[in-house]
Amino acid sequence: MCLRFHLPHISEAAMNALAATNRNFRHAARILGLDPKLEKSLLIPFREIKVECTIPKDDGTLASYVGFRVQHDNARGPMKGGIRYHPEVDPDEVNALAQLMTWKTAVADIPYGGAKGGIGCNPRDLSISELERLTRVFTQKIHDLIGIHRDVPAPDMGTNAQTMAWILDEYSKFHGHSPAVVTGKPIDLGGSLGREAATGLGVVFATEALLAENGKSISDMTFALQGFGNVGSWAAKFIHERGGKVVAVSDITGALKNPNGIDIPALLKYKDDNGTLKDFKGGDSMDPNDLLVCECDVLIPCALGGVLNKENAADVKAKFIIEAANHPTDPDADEILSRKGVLILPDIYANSGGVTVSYFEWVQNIQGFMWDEEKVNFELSRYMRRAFHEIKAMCKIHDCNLRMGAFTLGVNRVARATLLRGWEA
Ligand SMILES: NC(=O)C1=CN([C@@H]2O[C@H](COP(=O)(O)OP(=O)(O)OC[C@H]3O[C@@H](n4cnc5c(N)ncnc54)[C@H](O)[C@@H]3O)[C@@H](O)[C@H]2O)C=CC1
Ligand SMILES: O=C(O)CCC(=O)C(=O)O
Repeated sequence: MCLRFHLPHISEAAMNALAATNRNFRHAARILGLDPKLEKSLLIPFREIKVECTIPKDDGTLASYVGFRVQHDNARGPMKGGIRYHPEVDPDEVNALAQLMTWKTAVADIPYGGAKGGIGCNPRDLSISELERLTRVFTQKIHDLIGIHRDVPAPDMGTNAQTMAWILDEYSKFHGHSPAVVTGKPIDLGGSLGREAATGLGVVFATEALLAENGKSISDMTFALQGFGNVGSWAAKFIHERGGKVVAVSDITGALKNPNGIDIPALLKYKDDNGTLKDFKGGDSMDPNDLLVCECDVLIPCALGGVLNKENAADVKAKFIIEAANHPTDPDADEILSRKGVLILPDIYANSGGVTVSYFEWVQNIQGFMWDEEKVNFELSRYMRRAFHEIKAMCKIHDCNLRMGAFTLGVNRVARATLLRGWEA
């Protein structure tokens, strides 16, 4: 079996994550009846940082990259959010992702605001030492603007625990040893047990809550996952362990399907050994564009934003969509899918397990005390269940769908904190 090399098509409109995020926020603000001045102030980011990062490459030539950190809001606490390394990182997208973090931390009810960062680069084309130099230069440019009680980065697409270790080390040269300045770092440097798996595990807790409410369980369902990195691979593992049948998966190199269920432990081992799904023998290759519209009960996008759009939404077969990726569904797709009766669990809730365990990591660092993994996972399941019921309560009060239930829950909490703090100079 050989995997094909087509990438899923993403329309230009679908790419504009900022317009879509602003639209969802405004809709929630209207439902809540927010004062238009407060609405405007919540929309404008607290601070947008754009820095040039030039590094010597291994061959001695120079390469320049643009790095971003958008700090959206800090009414409820230090700003929090990942750093993404991806060729398509752009200011609008980082802005949208930072705003989503503000609503996400509020939905999870953890004492943070929202931020997001990124560098426009392809990490697959950089050696480990080039990645290290790039991360250190970026940290040198932003070290004065992040901090334990100011803005706390974490991993996102294209970054990992090692990236956080370099940020921690570079930051500590300026400010002294500061493990709590980043989360998602290696355990040996004060990382939390369970953080690496947390987003995928949170996705599965969220899926269980939604399915239970609809009289179903993971073991009754078939699943398709787009993306098999941190989030997708852990989500697939936990789904498989609960008896769910994963019938299609993809990564940047291609997609495979097996209607009898893919052997997930074998695929995880294959990916560990080879770094990719390419040439795995336990299924048939499929066009990656078809993954999103394949026969399955539950579709879990775990890669890029904007992948569900007006070009493919009508063809989606899944009855449930769990947004493990950030902003995978654009507003056109939202409307089409909702008309089809597809239930969508929105990103600001579905993938909040990662930032929730980041919060536990930060708390452990500040307390200088380490929790065991059982406690981390127990607390994570408690936070995920609580948020699900609070979202459902908002859906009932405002007669709205799950996305607006989550947005109204998050926006209302941030608005209340902002009003309580006041504006007087
Ligand atoms: N890592 C975390 O804790 C969190 C991540 N997320 C979101 O989850 C998504 C995935 O993040 P990670 O798993 O951390 O990233 P990652 O870098 O570990 O993995 C990304 C995966 O997506 C695949 N991919 C990239 N482009 C693709 C394409 N065009 N088609 C199919 N697959 C493609 C890659 O091959 C890889 O398997 C992102 O949207 C991220 O913002 C959300 C919350 C927390
Ligand atoms: O763990 C964190 O602080 C942030 C994770 C993140 O970037 C996200 O939830 O999108």
